[in-house]
Amino acid sequence: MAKVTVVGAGNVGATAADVLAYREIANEVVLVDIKDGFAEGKALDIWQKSPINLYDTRTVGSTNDYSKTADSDVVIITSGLPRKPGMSRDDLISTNAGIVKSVTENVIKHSPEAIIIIVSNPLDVMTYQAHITSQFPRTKVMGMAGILDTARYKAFLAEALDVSPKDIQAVLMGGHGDTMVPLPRYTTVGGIPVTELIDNDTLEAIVQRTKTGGGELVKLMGTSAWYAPGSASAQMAEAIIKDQKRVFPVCVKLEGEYGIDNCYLGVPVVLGKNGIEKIIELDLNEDEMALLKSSEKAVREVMNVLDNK
Ligand SMILES: NC(=O)c1ccc[n+]([C@@H]2O[C@H](COP(=O)([O-])OP(=O)(O)OC[C@H]3O[C@@H](n4cnc5c(N)ncnc54)[C@H](O)[C@@H]3O)[C@@H](O)[C@H]2O)c1
Ligand SMILES: O=C(O)C[C@H](O)C(=O)O
Repeated sequence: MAKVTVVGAGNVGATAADVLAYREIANEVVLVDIKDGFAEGKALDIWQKSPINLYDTRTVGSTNDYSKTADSDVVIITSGLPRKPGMSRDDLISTNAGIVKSVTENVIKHSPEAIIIIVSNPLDVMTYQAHITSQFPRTKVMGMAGILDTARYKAFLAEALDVSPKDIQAVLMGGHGDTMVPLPRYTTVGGIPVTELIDNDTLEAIVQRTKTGGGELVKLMGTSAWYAPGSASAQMAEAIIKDQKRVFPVCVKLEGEYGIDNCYLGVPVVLGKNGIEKIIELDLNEDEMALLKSSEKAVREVMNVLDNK
């Protein structure tokens, strides 16, 4: 019996809850929101879809009553403001840090054993906030961004090469901002190195588009993305609940890995029932390491803002 709580029943949270339900990843999904009746309504709508899409996951909504979330195995935190055109993710810190702090306090009161997945932005620093507040070990507080950013990179490549996205394997590292580090050297298409199939200029353009992929959608829609982020969050919960030992890029506290200490960054990990079960250390070349260090610098600047609040 797996129970997942999703805090924030907005675009990303409701999408994650829907995927968790219709794919029967959890037996019970509790949606929580601060807006009166909002989570209850979304949960009811998802439940009423069950006879159509044929699933039996129970979905329950709650307006800020965390007693309903008790003993969740996994908690996905999506509460907070999304950015608008012209904003960076870091501009959200002053509002979202307070929201993530209070939500985390409520979550851990009722689910002291849960594994927490942060989605709210600025992602790496909100994961840091949840870690400070919960005092949970680093294996149990993580951020979702790498699966999404890698998915964007794979989708752009699949389009350029006119191949199935299913056949693209890739890894991307660093913070969830414009300094993220897609890694063409670790990108393959049906086992073939991508560099054998695509010219350098096209590949470089795809890498650049990936880095600003979130902003591209914000410009188009006036708010940020939700289908891919919601699915990516549910995929992380699935790996944990089913102890799948999936290898994903996940935001985690580094404690010396890659020569980086006490910083939250996306790196490849093994995800299973204990949360982050292993951090995989790639043998990065000099250029890749320089990119990772510049991403670290960008994330640290925002971590410092939080430390000085
Ligand atoms: N990590 C990622 O890759 C990624 C991807 C997409 C969005 N995001 C971030 O996720 C967050 C949510 O995005 P969205 O599009 O779903 O926004 P949204 O506005 O649609 O939903 C956010 C919800 O949070 C709720 N909320 C606010 N304060 C709350 C509180 N204290 N307790 C409970 N609920 C509260 C709001 O009422 C709202 O329903 C944003 O910060 C966004 O930047 C991150
Ligand atoms: O871009 C955003 O603000 C939301 C999210 O981080 C994304 O990458 O879609």
